[in-house]
Amino acid sequence: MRTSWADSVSNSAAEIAISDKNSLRRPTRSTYVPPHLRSGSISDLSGPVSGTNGGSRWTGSDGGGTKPELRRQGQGNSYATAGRDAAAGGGGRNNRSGGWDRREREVNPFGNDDKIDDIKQNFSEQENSGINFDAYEDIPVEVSGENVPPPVNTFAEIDLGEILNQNIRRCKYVKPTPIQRHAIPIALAGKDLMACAQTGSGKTAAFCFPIISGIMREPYAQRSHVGRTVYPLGLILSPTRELSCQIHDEAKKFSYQTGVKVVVAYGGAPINQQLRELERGVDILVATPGRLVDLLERARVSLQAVRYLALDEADRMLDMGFEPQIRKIVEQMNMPNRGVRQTMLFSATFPREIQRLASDFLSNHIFLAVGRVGSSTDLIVQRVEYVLESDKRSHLMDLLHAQRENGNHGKVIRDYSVSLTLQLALTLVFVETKKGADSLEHWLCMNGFPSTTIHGDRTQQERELALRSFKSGKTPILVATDVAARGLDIPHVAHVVNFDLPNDIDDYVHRIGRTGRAGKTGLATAFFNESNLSLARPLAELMQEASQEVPAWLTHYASRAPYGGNKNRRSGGRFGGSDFRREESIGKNLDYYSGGNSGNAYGGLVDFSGGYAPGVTSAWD
Ligand SMILES: Nc1ncnc2c1ncn2[C@@H]1O[C@H](COP(=O)(O)OP(=O)(O)OP(=O)(O)O)[C@@H](O)[C@H]1O
Repeated sequence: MRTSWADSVSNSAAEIAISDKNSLRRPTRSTYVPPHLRSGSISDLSGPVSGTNGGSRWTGSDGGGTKPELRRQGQGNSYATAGRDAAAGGGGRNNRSGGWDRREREVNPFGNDDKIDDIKQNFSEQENSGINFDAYEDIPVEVSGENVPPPVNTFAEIDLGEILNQNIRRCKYVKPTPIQRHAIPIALAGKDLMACAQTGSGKTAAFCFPIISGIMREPYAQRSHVGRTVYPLGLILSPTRELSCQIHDEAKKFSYQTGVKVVVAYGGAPINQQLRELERGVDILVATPGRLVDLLERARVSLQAVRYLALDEADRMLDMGFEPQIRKIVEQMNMPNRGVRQTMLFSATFPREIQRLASDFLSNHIFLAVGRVGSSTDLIVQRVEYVLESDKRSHLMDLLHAQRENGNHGKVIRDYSVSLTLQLALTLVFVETKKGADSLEHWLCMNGFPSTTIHGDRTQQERELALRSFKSGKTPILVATDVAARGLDIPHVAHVVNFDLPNDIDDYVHRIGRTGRAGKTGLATAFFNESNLSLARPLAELMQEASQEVPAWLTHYASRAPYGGNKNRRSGGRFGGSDFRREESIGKNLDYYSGGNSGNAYGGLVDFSGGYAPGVTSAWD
């Protein structure tokens, strides 16, 4: 098992934290002037995405603790001066003409963790605090597309601006994760991006940072309101309500004191409350597709000003269930065309067919695959046990009793090193049906294991309550359908049990990815029987790729089984980690993506990890 970089980060964060409560004070007020306070016309809402291509628009952003002089290129007017003017109530639309008042008190999303001494420390100082990122040095990376910007090694190298850098430090992110190292420079260069990276590897920040930073640089004054319609500049779509809420919470932390306003809209919650929130202003709207369509049809949101579109869990968003809604949102609702807006698609899995479909929404995009895509991380110990349908409950009970007898469940996971984690080890149990979830939860509770459940038949209030109760450890077992399979970042999930295995190996990848996140370790147990035969082969291959022990009986089933588990994978089971354009060009004997680009060292198929030269097949081919 690899040393966990995230555990190291947690430790180092604890080390650098200054315990003296007296040292807590609010950081100095931002000197950033939000888009609507800057001079400039809103007339050109249909113009190309700007402010992202070419060189930095920030000066003095050194990643250190000093206040940068935030001066927009080509303008004599410094942001700092304008900010003071705005704060003094002079000029700007926030108190005059229909904009919103950004001076309203912003709740500190970091709460008591907002220790100024941590924040002041710059990234390079933090890097000296013994964090070991070696485990990620040899991670395979595949990039294809034209003029790919090189990756960075530190946040200080990225030109995000000092306020955003401060928030990154507040999040205790010491160093960018591999997907962040590669994706952020690409996104900051204004490129469309299809990015694949393993579960729990920091994709949320990888698309949030460039969007927030881009909006902070927007040269246009934003048309905040026309009547009751709002015009977000950034739109982030995700498949589930809970995930949208989570992205919203994260984005609020990243955008704290930047003046960039993030609002969430999702179904199942009272729309009036969300409308009121929208009326107070929105730069970035995080939404589920259904609720967004509702808002668009009510003309309460217009997508006309959208500069940045991100789809999280993009393969899910573009599969048969969601695709018509996404197509409607992107193609029929006044959103600027591809090439005009910047589009970023992120997921841990990206089947080839979905990649092909996704290219309808992208313009000359860069394909980025970090890690063994569509694969699980080897930080998750995977076990598969043969369990007859009729024995599943008693088998689960045995597992839970064994965990309990271990004293603290943390022992299940070998290198858990954060003391809190040792007290709190949560178990997430996936089942196939909503009824099955309720019934199993009831049975577990009856047998002395406090549990709760999350699925589509529960009200949103019940779902949120269940999640809170699980996170807090009050009910340390959550029985869930696939509604909890994607994206949710729940700390201390030590064990994922696939009580019922899914039909699709990608769903398995996402489910087990609820543990072993951000470099931490985790355990995943699957109950397999004759009803899962179609999954035998992809499961065996996945486990093998992740250096897991594959039981002999599973290998036997795999050798007999037809290739199943994912309609979109190519045979051989190499998990969709390659750019489909490249595969197709190779199929046609074209060398389109290897070295055909002019004048850029990073064009074509690029390997930043030292493994493959341009044009040479990658680890996934
Ligand atoms: N640079 C970083 N340093 C330390 N922790 C980080 C960093 N970036 C992100 N994290 C943390 O890693 C965890 C996982 O991040 P995130 O939820 O974005 O993963 P993901 O790749 O989107 O996962 P999934 O595929 O399951 O959606 C989060 O708790 C996040 O705060």
